[in-house]
Amino acid sequence: MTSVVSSSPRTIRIGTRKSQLALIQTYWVQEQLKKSFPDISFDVHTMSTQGDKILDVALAKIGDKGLFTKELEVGMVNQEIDFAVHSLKDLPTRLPEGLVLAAITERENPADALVVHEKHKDKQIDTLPEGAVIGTSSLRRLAQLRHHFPHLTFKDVRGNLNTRMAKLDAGEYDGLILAVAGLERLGMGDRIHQSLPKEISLHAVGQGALGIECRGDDSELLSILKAIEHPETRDRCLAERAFLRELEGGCQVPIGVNTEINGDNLTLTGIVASVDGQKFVKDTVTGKAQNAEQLGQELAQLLRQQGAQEILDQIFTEIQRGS
Ligand SMILES: NCc1[nH]cc(CCC(=O)O)c1CC(=O)O
Repeated sequence: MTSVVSSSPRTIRIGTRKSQLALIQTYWVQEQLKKSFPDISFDVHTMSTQGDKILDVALAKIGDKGLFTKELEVGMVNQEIDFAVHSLKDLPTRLPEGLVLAAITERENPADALVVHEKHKDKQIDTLPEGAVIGTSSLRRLAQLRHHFPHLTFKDVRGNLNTRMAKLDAGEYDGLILAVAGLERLGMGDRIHQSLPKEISLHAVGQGALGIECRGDDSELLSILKAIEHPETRDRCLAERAFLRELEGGCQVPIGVNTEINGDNLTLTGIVASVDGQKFVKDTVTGKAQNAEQLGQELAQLLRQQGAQEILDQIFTEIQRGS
């Protein structure tokens, strides 16, 4: 196991955001690495990212490209840290020159969850009353839920998970849509009222998985990090990321996915929706998991032929106009 380590083992510096979720994820990665490489020291260094500082602006307006990752990436390029642990869905599909996605760890349930105010404890997403206020800041969740449930009202919500829960419990919202994975990792799995089926909400690219980024020339570290990679999650997420990379036009857009592995085969479903939920293109491709990225590109082209580009161009124009 330790054959990749040079004779005088180095201390490896792990960079992370300071949020509670980021720390839980990073300590988990540190634990896994310690088990595989007991002779190496792994130190955790926390950094504050732009996304941690601007908590009051709607993410959809500012776009979230690299908002949670940039400072960590600068730290790696400047040799202040050796690798960074990210929620994979927050990691842009194009990495800065010199940095690579070294490993993807085993995914938690990637679905979106409905969390409700106590007064709706007997309801599900499809039985909430007309006008019920649902909190979400994600265009992807917004577009899909508006499409299926036009009678619900949607309101932006920011802040960390505790802040959001407090707003819900205080009655500011009737329900919130949050990632199952985040709730579970934070020990709030008991608040998951309903895990939304893929027929209602396709999840974000990379949701529920951790992405580990490091310098591309650090071959020793690259082989160390491979020890905690989960091949099936990696194939699924590489397909999802290739799909998004092929479609995205430089802003946060309503794009959702679902992936499944059956033996050697990978099935990828993707959706591109307009923010009002009116326009909707969705399709599925299947092929060999080893060609994951090619499958992602293929699906993007299929959806383009069905009008995805027009939907995305319209959203991009609207965001630029500031509407
Ligand atoms: N940008 C928010 C974000 N980034 C990662 C997670 C947790 C889930 C995950 O790891 O995908 C969340 C919270 C959410 O979407 O509810």
